[in-house]
Amino acid sequence: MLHVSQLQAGYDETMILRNVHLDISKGKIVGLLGRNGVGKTTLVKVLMGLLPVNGGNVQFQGKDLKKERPEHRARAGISYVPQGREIFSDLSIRENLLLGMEAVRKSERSNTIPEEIFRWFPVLAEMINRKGGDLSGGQQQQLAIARALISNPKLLLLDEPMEGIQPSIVQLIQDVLVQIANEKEIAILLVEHNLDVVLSCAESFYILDKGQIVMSGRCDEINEDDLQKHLSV
Ligand SMILES: Nc1ncnc2c1ncn2[C@@H]1O[C@H](COP(=O)(O)OP(=O)(O)OP(=O)(O)O)[C@@H](O)[C@H]1O
Repeated sequence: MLHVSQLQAGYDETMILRNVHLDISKGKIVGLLGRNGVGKTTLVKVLMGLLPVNGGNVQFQGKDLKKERPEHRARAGISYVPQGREIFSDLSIRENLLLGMEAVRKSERSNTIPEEIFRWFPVLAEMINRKGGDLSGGQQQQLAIARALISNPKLLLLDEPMEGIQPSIVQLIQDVLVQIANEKEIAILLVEHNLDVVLSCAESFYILDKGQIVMSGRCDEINEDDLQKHLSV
């Protein structure tokens, strides 16, 4: 579904990503691991079209994405939850969720929030008229993910969704991710610091170090000693 090869990208003169390759198939969860500052967010921003590609290929469902603007990528089915959530504190949960419809073509937009959103995140139904700013961090993250799912994406990019969230909510979000990947066949790129989170919900992983993929494989075949070499600080 998503195929990245020999990708080069960065900020102005500073090249951050070098020769990055990555593949994600329909309905699979892929973990992207790496220490602070190795380029994980940069990679996700390049995939969403928020940063340009300086070299290499990015293909989504067989189509070259390199020159597509972020809104075109969103319409093509790529949805993004940035690090730090970016929900609107002064808007209600319903209004926050409906903003997710912006990614949908005008003619196909609806004012109804799909029932499945509340099945995955029941707390949002209970608090539907409350303001985003009234929610806890874990509830805000559920809102951010739910908003990204409103447009019925094919690929969901999640940048550190578990950051600063209490363990019971981490577990809940992990379970929902597995459920939506299976049920809706949504592919998920899960950027994570935490190896345990990736091991418990992803099928495969990539490790980024200094802008390069230094290790990848299936989570059930992982050699934790090798892995720690690239993850320990
Ligand atoms: N807007 C920017 N302009 C210039 N350099 C940047 C910019 N944003 C990030 N960088 C640099 O790019 C490199 C990769 O940063 P990036 O945020 O992609 O890493 P990361 O792996 O996501 O880190 P973290 O886990 O801390 O979020 C870092 O050296 C960072 O300082």
